[in-house]
Amino acid sequence: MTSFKFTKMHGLGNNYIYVNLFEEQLEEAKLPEIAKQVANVYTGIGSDGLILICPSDKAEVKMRIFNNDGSEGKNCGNGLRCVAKYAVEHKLVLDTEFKIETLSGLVEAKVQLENDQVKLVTVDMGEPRLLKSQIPMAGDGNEKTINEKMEFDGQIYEVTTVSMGNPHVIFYVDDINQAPVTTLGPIVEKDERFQEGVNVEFVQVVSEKELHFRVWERGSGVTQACGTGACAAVVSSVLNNYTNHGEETTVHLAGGDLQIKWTKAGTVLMTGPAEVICEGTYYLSE
Ligand SMILES: N[C@@H](CCC[C@H](N)C(=O)O)C(=O)O
Repeated sequence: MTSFKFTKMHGLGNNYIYVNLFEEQLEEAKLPEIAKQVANVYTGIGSDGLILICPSDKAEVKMRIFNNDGSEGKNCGNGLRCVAKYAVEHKLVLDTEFKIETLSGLVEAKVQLENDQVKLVTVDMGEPRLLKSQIPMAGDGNEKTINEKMEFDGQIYEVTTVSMGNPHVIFYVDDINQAPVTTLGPIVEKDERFQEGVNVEFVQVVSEKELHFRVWERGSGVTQACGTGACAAVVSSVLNNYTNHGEETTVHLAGGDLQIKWTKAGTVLMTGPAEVICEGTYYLSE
Protein backbone atom coordinates (compact mmCIF):
# COMPACT_ATOMS: atom_id res chain seq x y z
CA MET A 1 0.00 0.00 0.00
CA THR A 2 1.35 3.46 -0.93
CA SER A 3 1.74 5.81 1.98
CA PHE A 4 3.25 9.25 2.46
CA LYS A 5 3.96 11.64 5.29
CA PHE A 6 1.84 14.80 5.42
CA THR A 7 1.40 17.96 7.43
CA LYS A 8 -2.02 19.60 7.64
CA MET A 9 -1.70 23.38 7.85
CA HIS A 10 -4.00 26.35 7.60
CA GLY A 11 -3.89 30.04 6.85
CA LEU A 12 -6.98 31.64 8.44
CA GLY A 13 -8.86 28.34 8.20
CA ASN A 14 -8.01 27.74 4.53
CA ASN A 15 -6.58 24.28 5.15
CA TYR A 16 -4.56 21.96 2.93
CA ILE A 17 -2.67 18.71 3.22
CA TYR A 18 1.00 19.54 2.58
CA VAL A 19 3.39 16.89 1.23
CA ASN A 20 7.14 17.53 1.21
CA LEU A 21 8.38 16.29 -2.17
CA PHE A 22 11.98 16.90 -1.08
CA GLU A 23 11.44 13.63 0.82
CA GLU A 24 8.28 11.94 -0.49
CA GLN A 25 7.44 10.71 -4.00
CA LEU A 26 3.95 10.90 -5.55
CA GLU A 27 3.02 9.70 -9.02
CA GLU A 28 2.24 12.72 -11.25
CA ALA A 29 -0.78 11.05 -12.92
CA LYS A 30 -2.34 10.28 -9.52
CA LEU A 31 -2.11 13.80 -8.06
CA PRO A 32 -5.72 14.88 -8.85
CA GLU A 33 -7.03 11.64 -7.32
CA ILE A 34 -4.78 12.00 -4.26
CA ALA A 35 -6.07 15.56 -3.75
CA LYS A 36 -9.69 14.34 -3.85
CA GLN A 37 -8.93 11.44 -1.50
CA VAL A 38 -7.09 13.37 1.19
CA ALA A 39 -9.62 16.22 1.06
CA ASN A 40 -12.58 13.92 1.71
CA VAL A 41 -13.89 14.58 5.24
CA TYR A 42 -15.38 11.08 5.60
CA THR A 43 -12.78 8.77 4.05
CA GLY A 44 -9.69 11.01 3.89
CA ILE A 45 -8.22 13.64 6.20
CA GLY A 46 -10.53 16.48 5.22
CA SER A 47 -9.18 19.68 3.63
CA ASP A 48 -9.66 22.34 0.97
CA GLY A 49 -7.14 20.42 -1.15
CA LEU A 50 -3.53 19.29 -1.49
CA ILE A 51 -0.35 21.37 -1.62
CA LEU A 52 3.00 19.98 -2.75
CA ILE A 53 6.25 21.50 -1.48
CA CYS A 54 8.71 20.74 -4.28
CA PRO A 55 12.33 21.36 -5.22
CA SER A 56 12.75 24.17 -7.75
CA ASP A 57 15.49 25.20 -10.15
CA LYS A 58 14.25 28.82 -10.15
CA ALA A 59 13.72 29.43 -6.43
CA GLU A 60 14.45 27.89 -3.03
CA VAL A 61 11.16 25.97 -3.15
CA LYS A 62 8.16 25.44 -5.44
CA MET A 63 4.46 25.22 -4.49
CA ARG A 64 1.83 23.26 -6.44
CA ILE A 65 -1.81 23.45 -5.32
CA PHE A 66 -4.71 21.10 -6.08
CA ASN A 67 -8.27 22.05 -5.13
CA ASN A 68 -10.49 19.48 -3.41
CA ASP A 69 -12.13 18.54 -6.76
CA GLY A 70 -8.68 17.49 -8.05
CA SER A 71 -8.17 20.52 -10.35
CA GLU A 72 -4.79 22.22 -10.21
CA GLY A 73 -4.70 25.93 -9.39
CA LYS A 74 -1.85 28.22 -10.37
CA ASN A 75 -1.52 30.17 -7.14
CA CYS A 76 -2.66 30.14 -3.50
CA GLY A 77 -2.00 33.01 -1.09
CA ASN A 78 -2.75 31.15 2.14
CA GLY A 79 -0.79 28.17 0.80
CA LEU A 80 2.26 30.34 0.11
CA ARG A 81 2.39 31.52 3.73
CA CYS A 82 2.14 27.91 4.96
CA VAL A 83 4.81 26.73 2.49
CA ALA A 84 7.08 29.54 3.73
CA LYS A 85 6.53 28.48 7.36
CA TYR A 86 7.17 24.81 6.53
CA ALA A 87 10.29 25.60 4.47
CA VAL A 88 11.87 27.66 7.27
CA GLU A 89 10.90 25.36 10.16
CA HIS A 90 12.12 22.26 8.25
CA LYS A 91 15.28 24.06 7.15
CA LEU A 92 14.56 23.68 3.43
CA VAL A 93 15.65 27.32 3.38
CA LEU A 94 18.10 28.96 5.77
CA ASP A 95 17.15 32.60 5.27
CA THR A 96 14.06 34.50 6.43
CA GLU A 97 13.57 36.04 2.97
CA PHE A 98 13.40 33.80 -0.07
CA LYS A 99 11.61 33.09 -3.34
CA ILE A 100 8.85 30.55 -3.96
CA GLU A 101 8.04 29.31 -7.47
CA THR A 102 4.37 28.87 -8.41
CA LEU A 103 2.75 27.87 -11.70
CA SER A 104 2.06 31.58 -12.26
CA GLY A 105 5.60 32.80 -11.52
CA LEU A 106 7.98 33.62 -8.68
CA VAL A 107 6.90 35.34 -5.46
CA GLU A 108 8.97 36.60 -2.53
CA ALA A 109 8.28 35.54 1.04
CA LYS A 110 9.53 37.10 4.27
CA VAL A 111 8.86 35.34 7.58
CA GLN A 112 8.68 36.74 11.12
CA LEU A 113 10.04 34.35 13.75
CA GLU A 114 9.11 33.98 17.42
CA ASN A 115 11.18 31.40 19.34
CA ASP A 116 12.26 29.75 16.06
CA GLN A 117 8.64 29.42 14.93
CA VAL A 118 7.17 31.30 11.99
CA LYS A 119 4.14 33.32 13.11
CA LEU A 120 3.51 35.82 10.34
CA VAL A 121 4.50 35.75 6.70
CA THR A 122 4.54 38.58 4.18
CA VAL A 123 4.39 37.53 0.55
CA ASP A 124 5.00 39.88 -2.34
CA MET A 125 2.38 38.40 -4.66
CA GLY A 126 3.59 40.31 -7.72
CA GLU A 127 1.59 42.59 -9.99
CA PRO A 128 -2.13 42.03 -10.53
CA ARG A 129 -3.10 41.22 -14.12
CA LEU A 130 -6.15 43.10 -15.27
CA LEU A 131 -6.66 42.56 -19.00
CA LYS A 132 -9.53 40.26 -20.00
CA SER A 133 -7.00 38.09 -21.88
CA GLN A 134 -5.05 37.69 -18.62
CA ILE A 135 -8.02 36.64 -16.46
CA PRO A 136 -8.87 34.88 -18.91
CA MET A 137 -12.42 35.83 -19.89
CA ALA A 138 -14.51 36.54 -22.96
CA GLY A 139 -14.47 40.00 -24.55
CA ASP A 140 -11.82 42.36 -25.90
CA GLY A 141 -8.59 40.89 -24.55
CA ASN A 142 -6.95 44.34 -24.33
CA GLU A 143 -9.65 45.75 -22.06
CA LYS A 144 -10.09 45.58 -18.29
CA THR A 145 -13.29 44.68 -16.44
CA ILE A 146 -13.82 47.37 -13.82
CA ASN A 147 -17.34 47.82 -12.46
CA GLU A 148 -18.70 46.29 -15.68
CA LYS A 149 -22.26 45.02 -16.00
CA MET A 150 -22.56 41.25 -16.45
CA GLU A 151 -25.65 39.08 -16.33
CA PHE A 152 -25.68 35.92 -14.21
CA ASP A 153 -28.74 33.78 -13.57
CA GLY A 154 -31.02 36.40 -15.16
CA GLN A 155 -29.76 39.32 -13.03
CA ILE A 156 -27.36 42.15 -13.82
CA TYR A 157 -24.38 42.67 -11.52
CA GLU A 158 -21.48 45.16 -11.63
CA VAL A 159 -18.26 43.20 -11.37
CA THR A 160 -14.50 43.70 -11.43
CA THR A 161 -12.04 41.00 -12.46
CA VAL A 162 -8.44 40.59 -11.33
CA SER A 163 -5.88 37.83 -11.83
CA MET A 164 -3.33 37.26 -9.07
CA GLY A 165 -1.92 34.41 -11.17
CA ASN A 166 -5.37 32.84 -10.79
CA PRO A 167 -8.72 34.32 -11.82
CA HIS A 168 -11.02 36.31 -9.52
CA VAL A 169 -14.31 38.14 -10.01
CA ILE A 170 -15.43 40.59 -7.34
CA PHE A 171 -19.03 41.48 -6.45
CA TYR A 172 -19.72 44.35 -4.01
CA VAL A 173 -22.54 43.79 -1.50
CA ASP A 174 -24.17 46.00 1.13
CA ASP A 175 -24.19 43.32 3.84
CA ILE A 176 -21.61 40.53 3.83
CA ASN A 177 -23.92 38.32 5.90
CA GLN A 178 -26.48 38.38 3.08
CA ALA A 179 -23.96 37.72 0.27
CA PRO A 180 -25.19 34.96 -2.09
CA VAL A 181 -21.95 32.96 -1.71
CA THR A 182 -23.44 29.46 -2.02
CA THR A 183 -26.13 30.33 -4.58
CA LEU A 184 -24.45 32.75 -7.03
CA GLY A 185 -20.91 31.49 -6.33
CA PRO A 186 -21.20 28.10 -8.10
CA ILE A 187 -23.08 29.61 -11.06
CA VAL A 188 -20.41 32.27 -11.67
CA GLU A 189 -17.53 29.82 -11.05
CA LYS A 190 -18.67 27.72 -14.02
CA ASP A 191 -19.86 30.55 -16.31
CA GLU A 192 -18.47 29.80 -19.75
CA ARG A 193 -17.29 33.41 -20.26
CA PHE A 194 -14.50 32.50 -17.80
CA GLN A 195 -12.69 29.93 -19.93
CA GLU A 196 -10.74 28.47 -16.99
CA GLY A 197 -13.46 28.98 -14.36
CA VAL A 198 -13.15 31.71 -11.73
CA ASN A 199 -12.89 32.28 -7.98
CA VAL A 200 -15.88 34.32 -6.84
CA GLU A 201 -15.52 36.98 -4.13
CA PHE A 202 -18.14 39.04 -2.29
CA VAL A 203 -16.90 42.24 -0.67
CA GLN A 204 -18.52 44.74 1.67
CA VAL A 205 -16.64 48.02 1.96
CA VAL A 206 -16.45 49.05 5.63
CA SER A 207 -14.17 52.08 5.17
CA GLU A 208 -11.16 53.26 3.13
CA LYS A 209 -9.06 50.85 5.19
CA GLU A 210 -11.33 47.87 5.83
CA LEU A 211 -13.22 45.28 3.79
CA HIS A 212 -15.41 42.31 4.70
CA PHE A 213 -14.85 39.36 2.38
CA ARG A 214 -16.45 35.96 1.60
CA VAL A 215 -15.44 33.54 -1.10
CA TRP A 216 -16.63 30.73 -3.31
CA GLU A 217 -13.40 29.15 -4.56
CA ARG A 218 -13.02 27.56 -7.96
CA GLY A 219 -12.61 23.84 -7.37
CA SER A 220 -13.22 23.94 -3.61
CA GLY A 221 -16.45 25.87 -2.94
CA VAL A 222 -16.81 27.87 0.28
CA THR A 223 -13.56 28.24 2.20
CA GLN A 224 -12.73 30.25 5.30
CA ALA A 225 -10.24 32.41 3.43
CA CYS A 226 -8.59 32.96 0.06
CA GLY A 227 -5.31 34.89 0.04
CA THR A 228 -5.17 35.57 -3.69
CA GLY A 229 -8.89 36.50 -3.51
CA ALA A 230 -8.25 39.00 -0.72
CA CYS A 231 -5.40 40.55 -2.77
CA ALA A 232 -7.73 40.72 -5.79
CA ALA A 233 -10.41 42.37 -3.61
CA VAL A 234 -7.98 45.07 -2.48
CA VAL A 235 -6.84 45.75 -6.06
CA SER A 236 -10.48 45.87 -7.17
CA SER A 237 -11.34 48.27 -4.34
CA VAL A 238 -8.54 50.65 -5.38
CA LEU A 239 -9.74 50.47 -9.01
CA ASN A 240 -13.28 51.29 -7.85
CA ASN A 241 -12.06 54.16 -5.59
CA TYR A 242 -13.18 52.50 -2.36
CA THR A 243 -9.64 52.22 -0.94
CA ASN A 244 -6.34 53.96 -1.65
CA HIS A 245 -3.42 52.82 -3.78
CA GLY A 246 -0.27 52.42 -1.64
CA GLU A 247 -2.19 52.15 1.65
CA GLU A 248 -2.70 49.04 3.76
CA THR A 249 -6.20 47.54 3.91
CA THR A 250 -7.42 45.10 6.55
CA VAL A 251 -9.48 42.35 4.94
CA HIS A 252 -11.81 40.53 7.34
CA LEU A 253 -12.29 36.96 6.07
CA ALA A 254 -14.42 34.25 7.71
CA GLY A 255 -11.22 32.77 9.23
CA GLY A 256 -9.55 36.03 10.35
CA ASP A 257 -7.75 39.08 9.01
CA LEU A 258 -5.16 39.74 6.31
CA GLN A 259 -3.21 43.00 5.83
CA ILE A 260 -2.90 43.81 2.15
CA LYS A 261 -1.30 46.66 0.24
CA TRP A 262 -1.22 47.30 -3.51
CA THR A 263 2.06 49.22 -3.50
CA LYS A 264 2.81 52.23 -5.67
CA ALA A 265 5.59 50.06 -7.16
CA GLY A 266 2.80 47.88 -8.56
CA THR A 267 3.07 44.65 -6.59
CA VAL A 268 0.67 43.41 -3.90
CA LEU A 269 1.94 42.64 -0.38
CA MET A 270 -0.06 40.20 1.75
CA THR A 271 0.68 39.62 5.47
CA GLY A 272 -0.98 36.98 7.61
CA PRO A 273 -0.53 33.91 9.80
CA ALA A 274 0.27 30.29 8.99
CA GLU A 275 -0.43 27.43 11.42
CA VAL A 276 0.32 23.71 11.70
CA ILE A 277 -2.71 21.54 12.60
CA CYS A 278 -1.26 18.02 12.65
CA GLU A 279 1.17 15.62 10.99
CA GLY A 280 0.84 11.98 10.07
CA THR A 281 1.04 9.19 7.52
CA TYR A 282 -1.64 8.82 4.86
CA TYR A 283 -2.42 5.43 3.35
CA LEU A 284 -3.63 5.82 -0.23
CA SER A 285 -6.58 3.66 -1.24
CA GLU A 286 -5.77 2.14 -4.63
N1 LIG B 1 -7.25 29.33 -1.37
C1 LIG B 1 -6.33 29.87 -2.27
C2 LIG B 1 -6.57 29.74 -3.75
C3 LIG B 1 -6.62 28.28 -4.19
C4 LIG B 1 -6.75 28.06 -5.68
C5 LIG B 1 -8.03 28.55 -6.26
N2 LIG B 1 -9.18 27.84 -5.76
C6 LIG B 1 -7.97 28.42 -7.80
O1 LIG B 1 -8.39 27.40 -8.36
O2 LIG B 1 -7.49 29.38 -8.42
C7 LIG B 1 -5.71 31.18 -1.83
O3 LIG B 1 -5.53 31.34 -0.61
O4 LIG B 1 -5.33 32.00 -2.65
